[in-house]
Amino acid sequence: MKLQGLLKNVSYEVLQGTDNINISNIQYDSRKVTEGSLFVCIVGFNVDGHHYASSAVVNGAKALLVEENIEGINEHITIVKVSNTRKVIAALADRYYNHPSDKFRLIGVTGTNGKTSTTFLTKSILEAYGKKTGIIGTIENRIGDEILKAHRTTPESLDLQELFYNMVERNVNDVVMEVSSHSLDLHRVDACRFDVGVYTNLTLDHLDFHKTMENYRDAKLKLFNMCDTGVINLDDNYASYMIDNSSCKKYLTYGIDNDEADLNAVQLKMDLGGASFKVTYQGTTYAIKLATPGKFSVYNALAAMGGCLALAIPMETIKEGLEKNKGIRGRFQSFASKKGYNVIVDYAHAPDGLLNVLKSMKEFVKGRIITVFGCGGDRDRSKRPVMGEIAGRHSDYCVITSDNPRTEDPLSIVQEVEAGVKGTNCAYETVVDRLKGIHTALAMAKEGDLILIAGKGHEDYQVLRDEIIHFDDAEVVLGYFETERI
Ligand SMILES: CC(=O)N[C@H]1[C@@H](OP(=O)(O)OP(=O)(O)OC[C@H]2O[C@@H](n3ccc(=O)[nH]c3=O)[C@H](O)[C@@H]2O)O[C@H](CO)[C@@H](O)[C@@H]1O[C@H](C)C(=O)N[C@@H](C)C(=O)N[C@H](CCC(=O)O)C(=O)O
Ligand SMILES: Nc1ncnc2c1ncn2[C@@H]1O[C@H](COP(=O)(O)OP(=O)(O)OP(=O)(O)O)[C@@H](O)[C@H]1O
Ligand SMILES: N[C@H](CCC[C@H](N)C(=O)O)C(=O)O
Ligand SMILES: [Mg+2]
Repeated sequence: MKLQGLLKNVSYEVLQGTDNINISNIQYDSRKVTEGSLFVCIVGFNVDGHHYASSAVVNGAKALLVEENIEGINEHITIVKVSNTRKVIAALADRYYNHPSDKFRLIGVTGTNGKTSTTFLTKSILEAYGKKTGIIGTIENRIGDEILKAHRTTPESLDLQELFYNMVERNVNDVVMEVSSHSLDLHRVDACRFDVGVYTNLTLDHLDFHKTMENYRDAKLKLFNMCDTGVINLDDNYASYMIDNSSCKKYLTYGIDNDEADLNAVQLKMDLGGASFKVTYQGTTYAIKLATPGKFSVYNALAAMGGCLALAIPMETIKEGLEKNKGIRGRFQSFASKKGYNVIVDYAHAPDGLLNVLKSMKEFVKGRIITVFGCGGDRDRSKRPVMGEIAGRHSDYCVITSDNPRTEDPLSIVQEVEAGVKGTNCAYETVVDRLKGIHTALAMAKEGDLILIAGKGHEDYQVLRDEIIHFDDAEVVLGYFETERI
């Protein structure tokens, strides 16, 4: 493809060589560069991609896209300068893959919690409607039934457009994707054409990256300046901010507490096996059953419902799709011990998520709530004591353990969480090793108790300082159950 053509509508300066050349592909990682590549230099959080320009040339790059002047590159290599390479790579990738997001309907879901759950519920509905569906998010990416590994919740723009392209090639009709605040801030979704944007909620998380709640909010807002219809949770504190500052042609609102919402859920009932509620739309009332309990699950169902209504899917099909969903891996996933207690494996890794799960458990627990959890390393530290306090206030016993410590000292993270639990009346202990932590909680469980193992949900690994090991909360629980005698 001609570099000139690729750069159409982009404002740029040729620093060296000519833009009248063919490039074979686009890369942002020098290690993936092949003969004839355009290498895009990105100023990163760890390293500066401009420093890898020479090694990209050694690997075969024919052209470089930069945002800073670089010296010492062979004069036969074309160097093109733009003001923001992250923005431009998104536009180039969209053009390189021939504008794939024009060729299917695209729903983007953003919010602190509930994105993965909402996308899976949406997928169930789209499939009940007979559509071949693509899904992009934390657990995995899917093209119809084909499962692809996801490295990130929202991929880099180049990888995202390539995935879209493969979805088009395989005749996908509709795509539902999680749109993380990081991706909105780092221009990963810049070139996407969203038919629908869904907003779940905004609560404390990711301040390591965004620094303030205002920045975090404004990152989420970006989605609602990129989509035709906005589906907004009217019960959320930031709902009116999102509506007032966005440019959607239409809005559909949902809520439980706010009965002015277009979709208002009432008569919520829950037990360990799931939730049920009623919702009225255009004069008809529908009774809906969900496989996952919790008020938060009803929000996610309403969010999925709103997104699908915006695509003109009938309510009868929406109900069918929601009811076909048998639960989502690591999202309030329950396991029954033959000793008469139950274990819930859940991905709550932020204060609001943890609070919601514990409140839901309180609605039907017969015995005690025992919570095993920790916080991830190299992530927002401010949430650690807050989550500690929430766990302490809403549990009868806590085992504070490790999540993914990454490069941090596991004991220090545990102590920061402990500071929050200490301020409550809850009895607790700290067990840094997660396997031992889970075993500790299971060993003390009695009939009627509910054990919550929070933070890692579907993850089948644990990121330690020097290695990534296999670790799966659900597997640990099932393994322990096999050793139990009645
Ligand atoms: C904060 C953030 O998102 N960082 C991402 C970002 O890193 P970075 O910009 O700092 O990149 P870098 O590692 O400094 O490298 C800069 C450039 O040099 C290039 N390079 C580097 C080394 C080399 O030998 N050659 C080379 O060309 C890199 O390819 C890159 O283009 O670009 C990297 C390359 O694509 C990503 O791996 C990295 O994600 C990190 C791993 C990450 O953990 N991101 C998380 C926070 C994230 O994005 N999370 C959200 C989910 C949040 C949620 O669900 O709530 C997500 O969407 O997944
Ligand atoms: N609508 C919601 N409101 C608050 N908490 C929720 C909601 N939905 C799910 N949760 C809680 O948050 C956890 C994560 O849910 P989910 O994976 O759907 O969110 P996510 O936004 O995709 O998270 P991530 O940012 O890690 O991708 C769940 O396991 C549950 O504890
Ligand atoms: N999307 C979240 C997931 C956190 C999951 C938790 N297990 C952790 O590792 O901190 C993040 O990257 O902050
Ligand atoms: Mg997710």
